[in-house]
Amino acid sequence: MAGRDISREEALSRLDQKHACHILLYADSKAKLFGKIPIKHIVLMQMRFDGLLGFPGGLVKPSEESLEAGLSRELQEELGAAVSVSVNDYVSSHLAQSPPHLILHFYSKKITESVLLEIERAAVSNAVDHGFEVLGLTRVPLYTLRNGGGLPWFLSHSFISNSRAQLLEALRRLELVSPQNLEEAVKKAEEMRHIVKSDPPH
Ligand SMILES: O=c1[nH]cnc2c1ncn2[C@H]1C[C@H](O)[C@@H](COP(=O)(O)OP(=O)(O)O)O1
Ligand SMILES: [Mn+2]
Ligand SMILES: [Mn+2]
Ligand SMILES: [Mn+2]
Repeated sequence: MAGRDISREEALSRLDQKHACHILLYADSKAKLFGKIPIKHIVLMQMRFDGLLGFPGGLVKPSEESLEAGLSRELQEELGAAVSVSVNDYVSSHLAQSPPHLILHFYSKKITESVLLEIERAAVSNAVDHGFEVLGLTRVPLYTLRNGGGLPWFLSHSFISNSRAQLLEALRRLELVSPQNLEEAVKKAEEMRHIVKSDPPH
């Protein structure tokens, strides 16, 4: 998705434009897939009402609330849980090209595995948006299996606005996936998108 990164200061000077805040919540984990493949970290995304993957969060009104207060409000609606977000969790701001002039703020926050499990439970039982704006929380598989399953297939899905770029940048910056594994997963995902597109209709 085209557009350009802008500073938080420039973003906050553009109060006449629409702003949205989204967050990557993650935790370390000792759990193993099939009892043998360490998952290492749990990263949360969501399946949106429009069938696209994205992060929890939403539209905020910086003229009436801080970015962090707006994001916390959205998280209460979409996750059914109070997640305290501070300016220390802020990562970047992006001026989107489409839809024009939407400013996208991105956050990431490390939580414990037990808090993350609590959020997953609350999202189903508590969140007012569950089943409507948000069809479900999903974990991002960070491993790549021998047949390409895992991160490559996940990356071959469709993502809202710049959330795929936000995910890749965060996985790299937070060292949740090694640069080499990430590069290989992105390459494989491209091949897989090509395979899916060229599949004949049933
Ligand atoms: O995860 C995201 N990363 C970057 N931009 C996003 C993400 N999710 C949505 N968006 C963009 C495109 C949307 O139209 C706006 C508003 O976000 P949304 O979550 O749909 O807003 P509400 O929850 O309905 O307030 O941001
Ligand atoms: Mn919302
Ligand atoms: Mn939302
Ligand atoms: Mn909203």
